[in-house]
Formats: sequence, structure tokens, C-alpha cells
Amino acid sequence: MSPENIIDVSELTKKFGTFTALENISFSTKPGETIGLLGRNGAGKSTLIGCLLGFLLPSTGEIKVFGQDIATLPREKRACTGYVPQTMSGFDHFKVGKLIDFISAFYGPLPPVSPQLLAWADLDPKKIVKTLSGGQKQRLAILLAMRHNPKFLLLDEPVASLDPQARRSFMSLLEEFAQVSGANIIISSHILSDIERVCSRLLFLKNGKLILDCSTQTFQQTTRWLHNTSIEEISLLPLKVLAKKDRDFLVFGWNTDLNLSPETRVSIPDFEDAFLDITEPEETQA
Ligand SMILES: Nc1ncnc2c1ncn2[C@@H]1O[C@H](COP(=O)(O)OP(=O)(O)OP(=O)(O)O)[C@@H](O)[C@H]1O
Repeated sequence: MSPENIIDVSELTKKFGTFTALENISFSTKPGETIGLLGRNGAGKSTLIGCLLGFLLPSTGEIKVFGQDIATLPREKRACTGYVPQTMSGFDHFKVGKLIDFISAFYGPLPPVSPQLLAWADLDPKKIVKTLSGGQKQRLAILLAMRHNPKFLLLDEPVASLDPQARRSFMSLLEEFAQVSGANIIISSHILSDIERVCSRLLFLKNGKLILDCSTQTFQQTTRWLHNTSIEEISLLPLKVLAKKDRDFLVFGWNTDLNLSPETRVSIPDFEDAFLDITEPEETQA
């Protein structure tokens, strides 16, 4: 563990009864990293986010946030975290402005809300929360999570009900927030183009396992389809097999110096197609 890490997850397993939702997960994050948490429905993304927030207790393993065990994190360190849930509920009867003031009060004295964030959220402070549209509620949840300039920001599918303009401007806002504040951001989303554009690092979850953890750039530069090859050839090379279809292998770790047989052809996968192939259930991969 490095003292400047934001989180350190070590051999985390989370079970619900006999069902294993997360299995033996380890990774650390640093300030300024914007991390895309990827996986199909049920892969374990929300469970992992719940564990990182301390809402869910690990069955085994350890989670440290700002260098301290999440279970005993003191109030002032918790206050450096922001969270955007998949759906916001429980504040139906508040006026928007009053709710912003109410939540802000938990953080002690704060500077005024960033004008950029307020302009993006574009919410009428006099409106009652339950009368907001789904997208407006999501903007409010984002504003509440970012209002205090958190050092660690977790977003669970934050753009699902935003219109394309709001989504695009939010992703730009997020990118700028990470660069300016140096916060560590973890964002789960099924909008892969957003993740590829904004995130510097990718975590792929499949059936509760962390199957790949790499920078977006490394993923783009070293993930390739090798066509017309065999597992015998691949196993002699320093490659990780991500998916397989007959004699075609999607591999991670490719570079131009690899000594491939002359029959082997290399092609570059599209990001979304690669995600689909990597997260395909094994039994459907030939
Ligand atoms: N409280 C719970 N009790 C039992 N099983 C649970 C519980 N919470 C989650 N699970 C199961 O754990 C698995 C992972 O769920 P999780 O919500 O983390 O997935 P996800 O990757 O966030 O999916 P999605 O993309 O659909 O939001 C699922 O099979 C889910 O049914």
C-alpha cells in the first residue's frame, strides 16, 4: 500500500448468502485517476461501489480509503467522498434549493456551489423534488455528490436518464473536475463511448471477478484480434486471452515485436465490440 493511494482493495470477496457477488478482488487507485468500471448487468459493479462506500461489509478481505479501514473511517475523511446512486430516493418533499442547503450543511462551511456545476444542473431551486423529471433528479443527485468537491467520487450509472446533450456536457464537466481537483473518480456506465473518451483507466468485472485492470491507452494499443492462430501459438507469447472464437483470439498485451507465425493476421477491435466479446459468457465463446 502506498500512502498517497485513495483506495486499497485487498482480496475482497462479497457473498450474499451462498451467492458470491465479488470474488478475490484487489486493486488500488491514485488521485487524479478517472476509472471506468465496466461489466454486464449483474457483474458486481454496484456491489463493489457499495463496498467502497462502506454500505456493504466485505465477507473477506480488506478495503482502505484514504489509508484507513472503511469500517472505521472518521467523519472528516468520509466527508471527502461523493456518491451518485443509480436512483435517488427519500427526499421527495424537499424543495430543490432547501435540499441542497440541507445536504451541504453536513459538510460544515463550504464555498458557494461552483457556478459551472449550477449552470449544468439547470434546476429551479423552488421546485419540489418529487415533481422533477428522471433526468432532473439525476442532475440533482450529481450536484449533491459534487457540491463539496470530494476527493473520491463514486458514480453508479450517473448518465442513464440524461439526454445526449446533458450527458456529453456532464462527461466534460467530470473530465475537467478530475483534472482541476485531482480527485479519484470511479464511474460505472454502459455508455462505452463516454468511458473510452473520459476515463484514464478501466476495470472490467465479469461474474464478480476483476478480469482486467489497465490504462485505457494500454487497452487501445495492445488489445488485438489474432486471426487464424491456435492456443499453442498464443501460450508461447506473453499475452492474456480475453475472448476466443474458433481460431481467432482477442488478446491483451500485443505489440509489434511479437514473433507471430506468417499465417496469423492481426486486427484492431472496436472498443464496444471488444467489451461485448470480453464480457460474453464463456459457454457462448466457441
Ligand atoms: N442484497 C443482495 N442479495 C442477494 N444478491 C444480491 C444483492 N445485491 C446484489 N446481488 C446480486 O449480486 C450480483 C451483482 O449485482 P450488482 O447490482 O452488483 O450488479 P451490477 O454489475 O451493478 O449490475 P447492473 O449493471 O445491472 O446495475 C447480481 O447477481 C445480484 O442479483
